[in-house]
Amino acid sequence: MSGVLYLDGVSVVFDGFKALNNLSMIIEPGELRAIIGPNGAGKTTMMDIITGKTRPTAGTVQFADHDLTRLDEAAIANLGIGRKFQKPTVFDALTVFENLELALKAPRDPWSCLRWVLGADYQRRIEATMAEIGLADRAHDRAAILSHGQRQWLEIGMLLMQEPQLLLVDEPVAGMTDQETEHTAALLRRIAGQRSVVVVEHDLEFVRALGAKVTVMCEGTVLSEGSIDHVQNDQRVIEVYLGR
Ligand SMILES: Nc1ncnc2c1ncn2[C@@H]1O[C@H](COP(=O)(O)OP(=O)(O)OP(=O)(O)O)[C@@H](O)[C@H]1O
Repeated sequence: MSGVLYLDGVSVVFDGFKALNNLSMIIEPGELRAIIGPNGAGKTTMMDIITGKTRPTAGTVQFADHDLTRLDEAAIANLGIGRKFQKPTVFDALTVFENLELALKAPRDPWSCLRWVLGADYQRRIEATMAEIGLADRAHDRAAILSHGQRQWLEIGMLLMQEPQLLLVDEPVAGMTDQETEHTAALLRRIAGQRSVVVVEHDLEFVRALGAKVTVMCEGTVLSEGSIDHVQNDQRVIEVYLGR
């Protein structure tokens, strides 16, 4: 089970501009959380802080009692924090199975090579992941011929092979068909629970389908938090985001 992600009073200043301004947030173990907010609200910067890409100017960032502000990106990844960027980075020339196999081989700890010897276990894990992401029948197809949505799911699968405790997902449904969007919501709902999943997304239909608590960010801090119905009816949210 994953640990608590704890951000308290986090600020980031770029050349005098506060990209994050006293941001506080708690993501519970196994929680699925949606983050929405206008362009420039600081959503990407928040992800950058969690993964160690950007250092906070002030504040506390902890995951499972580890102080993330003291760790570099590799150490944070090794703690089990995975990030999916908007653009998938799957290997076109490799099959679905091979992409997942490659993700598995990327060592997370010194024991991973040793564990690799236990091949049958890994074969089962790859098969389970292919079933989870809905690509079991595409195992031997090259990634190049997958649809946009399927490539996104494959990348989520590659991250799952690394057994993350916390998964950060950036705009997963941009460019997807309605059906792919529904599939993605169901996938993220399923994979949360065993790990925490934080999803940044602008598509509010998709956010509703996630059925998760929503955090609305604006000007580097939390503007509103609660169910999708709660935030959609919050006058401040309507003014700065929804009403525009
Ligand atoms: N490295 C940087 N140097 C200077 N300013 C930056 C840097 N990174 C981000 N910013 C600024 O910080 C603010 C927050 O940006 P951020 O990308 O986190 O917002 P966002 O909520 O992810 O927006 P979007 O929805 O458009 O992706 C923006 O005004 C951006 O221009």
